[in-house]
Amino acid sequence: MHRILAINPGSTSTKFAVYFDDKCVLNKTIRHSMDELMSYKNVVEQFDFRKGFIIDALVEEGIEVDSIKTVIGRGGLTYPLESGVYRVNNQMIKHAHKGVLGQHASNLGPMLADYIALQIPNAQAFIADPVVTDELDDVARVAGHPNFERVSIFHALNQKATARVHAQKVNKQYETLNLIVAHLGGGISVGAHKKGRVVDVNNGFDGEGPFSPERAGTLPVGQLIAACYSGKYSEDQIRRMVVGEGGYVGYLGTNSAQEVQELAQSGNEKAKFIQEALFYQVSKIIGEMAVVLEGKVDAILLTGGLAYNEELEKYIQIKTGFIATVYTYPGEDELEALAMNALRVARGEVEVKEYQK
Ligand SMILES: Nc1ncnc2c1ncn2[C@@H]1O[C@H](COP(=O)(O)OP(=O)(O)O)[C@@H](O)[C@H]1O
Ligand SMILES: CCCC(=O)OP(=O)(O)O
Repeated sequence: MHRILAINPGSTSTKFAVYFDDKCVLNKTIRHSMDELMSYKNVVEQFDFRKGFIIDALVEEGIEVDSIKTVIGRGGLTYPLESGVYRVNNQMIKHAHKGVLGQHASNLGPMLADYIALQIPNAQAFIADPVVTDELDDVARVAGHPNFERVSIFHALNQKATARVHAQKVNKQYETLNLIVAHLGGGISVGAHKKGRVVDVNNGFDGEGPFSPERAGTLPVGQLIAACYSGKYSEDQIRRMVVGEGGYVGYLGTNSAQEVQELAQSGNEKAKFIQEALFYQVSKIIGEMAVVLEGKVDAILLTGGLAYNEELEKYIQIKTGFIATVYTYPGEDELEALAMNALRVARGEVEVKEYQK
């Protein structure tokens, strides 16, 4: 039997699970409040804090740690990679630690997997479909000025896992379908999946696409430049407007889409208006991705926490239903996706790639 530990550090939570082959025997989500996380200067400083929860839970639940031989983490903001499973190596750790493409909780994925695997005799550490998974068509990389280039940063793990679940549901291979997949969580990314490759997607981390519960998405660039040079804000304050204090947090003071939904339903006009603006922006980018796929779209898939909201589904159906049928896969199962990738490795069904950057 293969025993697997899967670790998913998110912007507001640490999620982890233990699988015995394909059977989940432990699944935990520890939510971290804004106040808790704000007390750390950066993501890397949260390493011990997050690691503590995992080790404590394994001990409390009576899981024999030494029996785990595969530890797999969510891959972070290292240099771009093609989709797949990667062995954690020193270079990957160095780049995740430095945050070569930015600071995000997922940078702790390879670091935590590596640390825990090193404590266990003969255990190995991996990541799969990291947030820097890059399958963009070259034309999609052009930003508009030679000093800038678009980069692929998105919820690759959940977008691809959801796309595969859908393919199975309709008895097709993922690699034969054209899909638009919208991950609607703390961050939002919408990808054009062309026969198994994400040929275009908004950077769901900083500064592209729809606003989200805690991110600003695309901002009017002239106004942003003016704010940067106004002398009113530090770099850190501007960065926080884009990630952490943008979107619902900025307009309504909460990163909970559920709370916004409840406020809107109870007649709060501002919440209703801002919620509609988010739905509108998500619908608009689905239209963009339909153009990328030249209108040949087999299905539009909505996933992530916000996809539980039936109003969102109805709205997107009205705006984009002319493109393709809209299917909803609420929530995310990134831990299962990680664990199944690890199982395929343990069974020798998948080739493990090396991070060489
Ligand atoms: N039942 C629900 N209805 C509406 N929104 C929800 C529901 N459950 C979770 N959410 C919202 O989804 C967001 C988190 O989504 P999730 O996909 O878990 O995020 P992340 O991208 O951080 O993993 C939060 O804003 C949360 O309020
Ligand atoms: C870094 C891109 C992935 C992302 O935004 O994840 P969360 O929504 O979990 O923060």
